[in-house]
Amino acid sequence: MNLAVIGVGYVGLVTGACLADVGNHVSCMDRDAGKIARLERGDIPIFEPGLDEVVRRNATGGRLTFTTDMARAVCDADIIFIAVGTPPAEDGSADVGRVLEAAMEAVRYIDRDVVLVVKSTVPVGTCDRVRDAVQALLRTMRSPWKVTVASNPEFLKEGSAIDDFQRPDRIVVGTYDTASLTLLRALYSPYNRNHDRLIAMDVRSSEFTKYAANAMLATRISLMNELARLAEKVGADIEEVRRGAGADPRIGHHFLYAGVGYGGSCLPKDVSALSRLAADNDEPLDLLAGVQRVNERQKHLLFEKVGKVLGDLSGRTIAVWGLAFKPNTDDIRDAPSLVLIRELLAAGARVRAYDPVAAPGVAAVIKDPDLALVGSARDACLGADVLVVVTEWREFKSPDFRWLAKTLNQPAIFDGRNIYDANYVQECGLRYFGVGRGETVIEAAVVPVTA
Ligand SMILES: NC(=O)c1ccc[n+]([C@@H]2O[C@H](COP(=O)([O-])OP(=O)(O)OC[C@H]3O[C@@H](n4cnc5c(N)ncnc54)[C@H](O)[C@@H]3O)[C@@H](O)[C@H]2O)c1
Ligand SMILES: O=c1ccn([C@@H]2O[C@H](COP(=O)(O)OP(=O)(O)O[C@H]3O[C@H](CO)[C@@H](O)[C@H](O)[C@H]3O)[C@@H](O)[C@H]2O)c(=O)[nH]1
Repeated sequence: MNLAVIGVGYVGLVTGACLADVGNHVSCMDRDAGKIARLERGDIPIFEPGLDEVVRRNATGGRLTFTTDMARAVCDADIIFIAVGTPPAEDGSADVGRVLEAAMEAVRYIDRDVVLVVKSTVPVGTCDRVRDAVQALLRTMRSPWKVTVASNPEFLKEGSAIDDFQRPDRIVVGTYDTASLTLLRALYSPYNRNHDRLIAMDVRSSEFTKYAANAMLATRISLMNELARLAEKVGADIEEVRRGAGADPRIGHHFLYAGVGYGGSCLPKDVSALSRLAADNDEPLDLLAGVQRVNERQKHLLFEKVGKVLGDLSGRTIAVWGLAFKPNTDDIRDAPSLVLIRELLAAGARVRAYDPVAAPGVAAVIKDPDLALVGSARDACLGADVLVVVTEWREFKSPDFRWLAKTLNQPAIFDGRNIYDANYVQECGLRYFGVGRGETVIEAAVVPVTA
């Protein structure tokens, strides 16, 4: 099929590249000329494992092209995907201005009947708005063409986006008519061969499904983070609790990790947009208000813990491992690391931070002579008092603890992701502070039992 994708961010570029990879001809359009110029040179503007290979393969083959010219992008297209951003507005709602803008601009240049697919995450009712605006435009233009709007929210995760797209748990499609459902079913058939993963529904339910899924994920994390705080107070270890509770298949082990709060471009903004939608409909979601409060508080946890141990932070040097909001991405949108670093700097500390890919993003938003973004995990620890682990990149999982114990001035690790074996870390000569696993619990665990 001939496809156009409007917006080549994390979702648009992955969608375009993967759909080209199964044989479609895809024209990707973005209004950011710099991004398009880089893509035309074969330079991928974001870090997403495996993406460069899929983009290059298909760009070289001529099935994947990039342009800033909407007319070029949509000519010949049977399906147009809208994958532009829907950032939070001041009142917490999702700003769908770009979606409407992109849809209207695309429709001006169509040269056949098309299905216009909204892939961006949008509040319930947005596709109706797009449909009405587009129909009005077509009438004004006296266009001979028919445009059918459909909803097809995306569920990929950054860091595993290619795999998520190519092996989806589900493909949610909301349509107003059966013809566009048939077309989308055909488009997604390469991913749907043995198990029918396509879940067809009405448009409003499809829009809602995306928010419901992210709200449930966020709730799970906030509940674990709240339980972690209590565990620490009452002398339990949240890691043991997680293993025990997660063994119940109704609960499951996935997405049950206490940490430093959820970040990224989706969970925070989508929970806030859903809360806004609920308030606007006189159906406030009390539970989600708590989920958001717990998450905001959790982002300060590491700073509080470091302060409790070191006291006055002025003149101290803190090593920070991990800046991206999660491993395997360069995305720092709403990253807990930014909250920690800003608090440390405001308290007069110096920060030496390392991340395998996300440092340039942080350099662009925090410009402070007391923040050094260094080239390796070890380098971050040189001259530092303590080490704080914010993002669980693979390369941080098995450090040389004895070297750390010799190098850090006040040998202590603050493990914001509970990735280390607390007993072993302590045996190597470091104090250990995790999330929901107080130091006292760990010490108690190594006291030999006397008969
Ligand atoms: N990032 C994710 O993991 C993820 C996953 C699922 C869903 N989503 C949703 O998908 C949407 C896109 O997210 P993203 O992270 O890819 O965003 P992004 O910010 O990475 O990319 C959006 C792109 O759209 C372009 N753009 C904006 N307005 C435009 C216009 N009028 N015409 C052409 N281009 C325009 C921007 O220049 C940018 O390159 C959002 O609604 C988001 O909530 C994101
Ligand atoms: O047990 C867990 C799992 C995740 N996180 C944190 O939660 C945030 C979000 O992680 P994740 O969901 O893996 O990443 P995203 O790429 O933001 O993906 C979410 O948001 C996307 C955009 O809507 C959806 O498509 C995905 O399905 C949904 O998982 C990160 O800060 C993680 O560190 C935890 O603290 N504990």
